[in-house]
This record gives sequence, C-alpha cells and structure tokens, in this order.
Amino acid sequence: MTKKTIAVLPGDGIGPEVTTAAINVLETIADKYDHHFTFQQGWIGGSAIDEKGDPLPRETKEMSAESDGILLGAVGGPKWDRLPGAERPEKGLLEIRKSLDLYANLRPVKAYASLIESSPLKEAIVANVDFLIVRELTGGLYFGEPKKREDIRGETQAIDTLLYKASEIKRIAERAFQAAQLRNGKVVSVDKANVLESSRLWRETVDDVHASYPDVELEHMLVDNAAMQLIAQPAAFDVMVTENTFGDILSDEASMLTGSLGLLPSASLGSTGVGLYEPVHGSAPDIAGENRANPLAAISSAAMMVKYGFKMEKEAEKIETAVEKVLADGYRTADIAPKMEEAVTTTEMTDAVIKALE
Ligand SMILES: NC(=O)C1=CN([C@@H]2O[C@H](COP(=O)(O)OP(=O)(O)OC[C@H]3O[C@@H](n4cnc5c(N)ncnc54)[C@H](O)[C@@H]3O)[C@@H](O)[C@H]2O)C=CC1
Ligand SMILES: CC(C)CC(=O)C(=O)O
Ligand SMILES: [Mg+2]
Repeated sequence: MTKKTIAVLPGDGIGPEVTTAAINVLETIADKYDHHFTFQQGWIGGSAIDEKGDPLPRETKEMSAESDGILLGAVGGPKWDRLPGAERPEKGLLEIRKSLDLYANLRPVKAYASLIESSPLKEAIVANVDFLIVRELTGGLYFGEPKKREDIRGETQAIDTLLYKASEIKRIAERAFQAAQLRNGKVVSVDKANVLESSRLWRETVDDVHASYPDVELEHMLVDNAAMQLIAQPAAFDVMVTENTFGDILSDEASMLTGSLGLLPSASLGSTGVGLYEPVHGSAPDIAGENRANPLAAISSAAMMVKYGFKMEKEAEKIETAVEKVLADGYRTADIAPKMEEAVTTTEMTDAVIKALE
C-alpha cells in the first residue's frame, strides 16, 4: 500500500465544487489500487482572506510544503476585486507558486474526438490537437519589482516590471526540450523579441540551451503570430515554451481548440519535489454554486498529480481513459453541451467518471 498526503486548497467560486469532484475520483483510485490518500484541507485566496485575513495563511503554506502533492481549485472573485494587488486572492496563488519554486507549469492541450460538435473550431479537433504548453511560472511581469503605484506631478501611474534572469529562462527551456524528446521532438519558443529586451535574452538563452538538444527542432515565434497560428494550424504545435504572461493568455486561447476552458488541467513543478495541480481556469464567479461547472479540468489535474507527483502511470491512465469514455458516451456539462436541456451537472459528470473507473 502506498500512502500519500494531499493538500487540498479549494479556494473560491467553483474551486470547491471541482476539487470535490477530483477528491472523489482520487478516493476511487485509492480504493481500486490499494493506495491510501489522506486529504488535508487548507485556506487560500478570497476565502482565506475572509477566514484568516491573509490570502495564503502560514498554516496553508506549511501544510502544502510538507504534502506529497497539492490539489488546488481556483482563487478570486468580484467580492475581493477592489482590494489592492498585494492583498488580493490572486496574491495567495502567486505566493504559493513562488515559495515552492514551482517554475514549470505544464498545460497539455488535447482535443477529444468525441467533442467535435462542441467546439467552435471543429476543424481544429479534427486536426488532432495535442500539444503541451510549458509556461514559465515564477518570473516575469507577475513577480518583477518594482510593482507599484506612484504619484508623479499630480498624476497616478502604475508600474509592473518584466524581469527575467538567464538562469530562469535556461531551466524552463531545459524542461521544454526534455518534454519534446518524449513527444514529437519539436519546440516552438514564443516571445516578443522584436520589442522586449527580456524576450531577446529569452531567445538567446533558448538558443544556447538548444545546443544540448540537437535531436529537437526549435522554432522561435513572436507572440502575436503565435496567437494566430494556434487557430490557423494548431496541429503543427508539439511543445510550446513561453514566459509567464504569454503562457497564461495563450493557454486560455488554446483551451477553445478542445471545446472549453473547463477541460484543461495543469501541473506546476519545480525544484522542491512537491507539485501543485490545478485546472487552467479561474473561479468562474458567473456559475459558482450552481453545480454547473465542468469538473474534468480538475479531475485531469488529479490525473497529472498521480502521474508526475506519485509516478503512478497506470492510475493516471485509468483516469484519462475514464474521462475519454464519459465524453464518448455523450456526457456534457453546460460549457460543452450543444443543447442546454441535455447538459449534466458537475456532480452527474463526476459520478459518470467514477462509474467509468469501476
Ligand atoms: N488559477 C486561478 O486561480 C485563476 C483565477 N482567476 C480568477 O478567477 C476570477 C474569474 O476570472 P475570469 O476572468 O472570469 O476567468 P474564469 O476562468 O474564472 O472564467 C472564464 C469563463 O470560463 C467559464 N469557465 C471557467 N471554468 C469553467 C468550468 N470548469 N466549467 C465551465 N465553465 C467554466 C466561466 O464561467 C467564464 O465564463 C478572477 O478573480 C480571476 O482573477 C482566473 C484565472 C485563473
Ligand atoms: C492569478 C493568475 C495569474 C492565475 C492565472 O490566470 C493562471 O495561472 O492561469
Ligand atoms: Mg490564467
């Protein structure tokens, strides 16, 4: 019997609904394969501000650092939108990523053949969309200093800093080339090197790292073109590596190649051994509490946890196959249902996945 302790940070909005779904799936896997998973809940985000006065309370940080893996829902919502940046729910998420040095955010984008009708980009799904976004997660605009507001000659101005060290670029580039070696051997590095100094360093550093991976093909692409190419020829991508902000935006765009943001999982990995697994989507305040959220992104994030965090390949594959099966069987939450009256709820979708696991 393998024992694992999982820190569960549901967060805000639909976060608690989708993490409950993922926990139910993990419990079924534990029963089936004779593992013992212990779940420890912690506060993060807006709910942590309300309960503890801090978007990342010390207890959450410690419990997460000591766990074998962190399962996170999402943070944020209109209730906290007027708070200053340093006190907002999102700060809790940025801080846990930074404090655990989770610099590599893997966001697989894989279309399900059974969802062709649900995508506004049907041709994309037909074209077998299957690529990996490797997003740098602990540098760039979200973290660079100075980050502040100031009054200059009677006018308020705001500053964010886009800062990258060569060492930060080097380690994420290495992750991308290694991922490509296990896939189809092609990396597209996305930057804005025609305008940004940080992107010029990015490009030079990626080129330097590439010298050690001669078996991998490398192409540099400017981010505006990349945004277009994702729609024009999504099947041409294998691994895309990019900095924090570009990766954040391009992965939401890429989600629509699969049919919905509610389908994309992610794994954030780093140097400390503990990984954080969360859906790509946010807290979706517009549907929170309605049992309408698609739980498949969170469930697939749990699959990434057992695969990357616990090295349980067959358990991960079991979850992935169950997700494929429920979609092939026609289960559709509202975000992917062609007809609203045919949509299933979050809990019905979760129950269908659990049944498919048995
Ligand atoms: N990782 C995180 O915790 C993230 C948090 N956020 C926060 O979430 C809040 C809302 O941000 P938005 O811009 O609205 O982005 P969002 O990702 O929460 O929602 C965007 C749209 O996608 C839909 N959607 C998202 N997840 C879904 C799911 N599982 N099933 C069905 N539909 C789904 C929503 O209903 C909404 O229409 C903000 O406070 C933002 O800062 C946003 C992105 C990531
Ligand atoms: C707080 C944000 C940076 C979260 C987000 O949008 C993301 O990580 O995708
Ligand atoms: Mg995002």
